[in-house]
Amino acid sequence: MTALFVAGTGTDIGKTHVACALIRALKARGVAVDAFKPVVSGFDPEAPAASDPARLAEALGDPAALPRISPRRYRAPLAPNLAARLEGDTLALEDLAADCRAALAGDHELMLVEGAGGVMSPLTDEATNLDLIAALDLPVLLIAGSYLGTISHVLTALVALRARNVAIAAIVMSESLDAPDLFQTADALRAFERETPIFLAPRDEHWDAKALAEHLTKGL
Ligand SMILES: Nc1ncnc2c1ncn2[C@@H]1O[C@H](COP(=O)(O)OP(=O)(O)OP(=O)(O)O)[C@@H](O)[C@H]1O
Ligand SMILES: C[C@H](N)[C@H](N)CCCCCC(=O)O
Ligand SMILES: [Mg+2]
Repeated sequence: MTALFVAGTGTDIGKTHVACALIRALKARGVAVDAFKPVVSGFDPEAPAASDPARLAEALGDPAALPRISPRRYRAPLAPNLAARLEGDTLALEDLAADCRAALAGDHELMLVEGAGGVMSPLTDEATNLDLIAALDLPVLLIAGSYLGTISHVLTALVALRARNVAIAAIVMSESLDAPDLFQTADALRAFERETPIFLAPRDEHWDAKALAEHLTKGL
């Protein structure tokens, strides 16, 4: 496996949080890892440090990589197609896919491609994250929260991904604020999803993703 698409069951769910922890764990194992987020919205050019590309660049140990990680950056905290339109741009799936393919052709052992929002969130006026995942034919690392309601969101995302024959490498349940017990919620999900390993990321900005990295790099 040389690339993973980091998809979420929704927005603000933990995709970047988990991706950064995974990057740190992969680097600790000596894996040449890289990251790419084809389009970012809610990006404040006056305060870029909190943005997804800046956090990914920081985790990579290459703060200057921000523009390479996310070449398409828009201010409005909206779906990318809407945020782009406010700045006079029209996003096209083939352009986003071409940007991803160029990044995937780079020199790394594992590339993490982060989507925007959730699996079925729009990226363009006609295409969702799922359409990009299918176009790139990448396996997915599915990130979920642990809030009440997450089980339906995870199972629904799995149905959508499997309907397009997308491989799911692992699920990570990232602990949400004000949520029921993480372990109880994960066990309740496991009763319905027995195929895919489910990793837990307790509420900790310094979460050690060692076990996830080991799972994902088997055979690398
Ligand atoms: N397990 C966790 N422990 C600590 N903080 C977390 C955890 N999961 C998520 N967060 C925090 O929740 C917020 C949202 O997470 P994150 O930015 O990773 O979401 P996202 O899915 O990448 O959102 P977007 O759709 O905008 O890309 C961030 O401040 C992040 O640090
Ligand atoms: C701004 C936010 N943080 C994300 N980058 C974009 C989320 C788009 C969600 C669209 C939707 O599914 O309703
Ligand atoms: Mg993110």
